[in-house]
Amino acid sequence: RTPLSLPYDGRPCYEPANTPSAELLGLCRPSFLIIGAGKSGTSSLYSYLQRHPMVLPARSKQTHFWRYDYSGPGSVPGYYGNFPNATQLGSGGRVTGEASPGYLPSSESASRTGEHLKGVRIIVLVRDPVERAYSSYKYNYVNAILGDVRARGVRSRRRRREREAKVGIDGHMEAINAELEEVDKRRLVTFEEFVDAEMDYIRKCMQGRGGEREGVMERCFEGRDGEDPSEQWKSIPKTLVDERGVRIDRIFDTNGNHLVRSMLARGMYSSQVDVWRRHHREENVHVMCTSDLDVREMGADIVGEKIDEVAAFIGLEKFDFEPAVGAIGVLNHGSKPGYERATAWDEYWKDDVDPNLRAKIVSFFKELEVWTGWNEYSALCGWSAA
Ligand SMILES: Nc1ncnc2c1ncn2[C@@H]1O[C@H](COP(=O)(O)OS(=O)(=O)O)[C@@H](OP(=O)(O)O)[C@H]1O
Repeated sequence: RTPLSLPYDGRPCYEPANTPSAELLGLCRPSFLIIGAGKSGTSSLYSYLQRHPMVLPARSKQTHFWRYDYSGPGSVPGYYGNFPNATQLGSGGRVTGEASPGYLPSSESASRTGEHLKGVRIIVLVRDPVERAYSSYKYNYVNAILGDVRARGVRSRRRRREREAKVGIDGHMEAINAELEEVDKRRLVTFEEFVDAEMDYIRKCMQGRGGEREGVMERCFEGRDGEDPSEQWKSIPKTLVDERGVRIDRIFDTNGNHLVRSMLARGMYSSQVDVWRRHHREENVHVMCTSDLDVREMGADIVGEKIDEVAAFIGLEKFDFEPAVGAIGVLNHGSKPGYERATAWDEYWKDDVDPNLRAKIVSFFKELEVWTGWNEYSALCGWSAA
């Protein structure tokens, strides 16, 4: 284990001797950025790294500054305000960093950080793209809808108290179930419907782009250059008619719509990682498999060693992460609503994607190898082709 030297020669903070402008004095830069992929264990990795004695936490784990809030060099000092200052971090080898999973698909974030944070260590987690997409479906779509329902019912303590006083706990549960039934599950768009629609859209959007990578995600998924990502849902039926002829309106709008529209695209790692490799030196980009974080599969000792490899990449001294990994476990897992018994939600939460659907997605990833890098990453991380 040979740690790399620390970014910024071990002086992440602007001091009188190295500050390019007075307004930066006393502010500190992040030494590492966990840039994604979303739904790939970024929260867990960030928490594990925090246990290293030389790592100090940011005020907020994710800022998404370089993607959404950067508006020229004048906006950068405000960003540094998210991190410990020079008095807190000092120049004794302590580091800080953030984890914003929205950075990976953003070419602009790659170029802006390449310019302002030269030498920062970039950490990318890659997860089996089928599992990643399904996790996004559950979290950004199904859970977002349930979240709305629960916000009106279970989560509202006041309503709960009022109801319980009137009808007791059983009556309260009945009322909640009635609310859940309001969201007839036929109203939910299925994972397969979204996936089919997105595959068609990606094929169309990638057509004629050759090996072009920079900005492809922005063009296809943020509606630049006349592309319209909302096009992809046009083919999904907006309404269904049940056996009694009653119209069922399906639910499309959630606050994570842009994420639901790029469930597959965000797993097309090769094009995204290459953009980061181009704006940061190759040796400053570290790719790690989500499966190497999985304490349930690998055990805390092995995962601890994998985290220590990341620590060495950041430039930190050896540390035993095993106890931290064991204690923290797996973050952001599931968010199961807990009402499966009363309703049929579990149908939407089963942990495995149907094998036929998986095969269809994998073959799509192979077809678009130049953007997905399926062969390279499946070999690296051991993802099954079946
Ligand atoms: N240590 C470890 N090992 C393996 N898998 C893990 C780990 N930690 C989190 N996870 C799974 O990653 C999913 C959450 O990822 P993120 O924390 O990146 O989500 S987010 O983008 O910040 O919302 C979420 O996936 P799903 O459960 O499939 O939804 C987590 O279960």
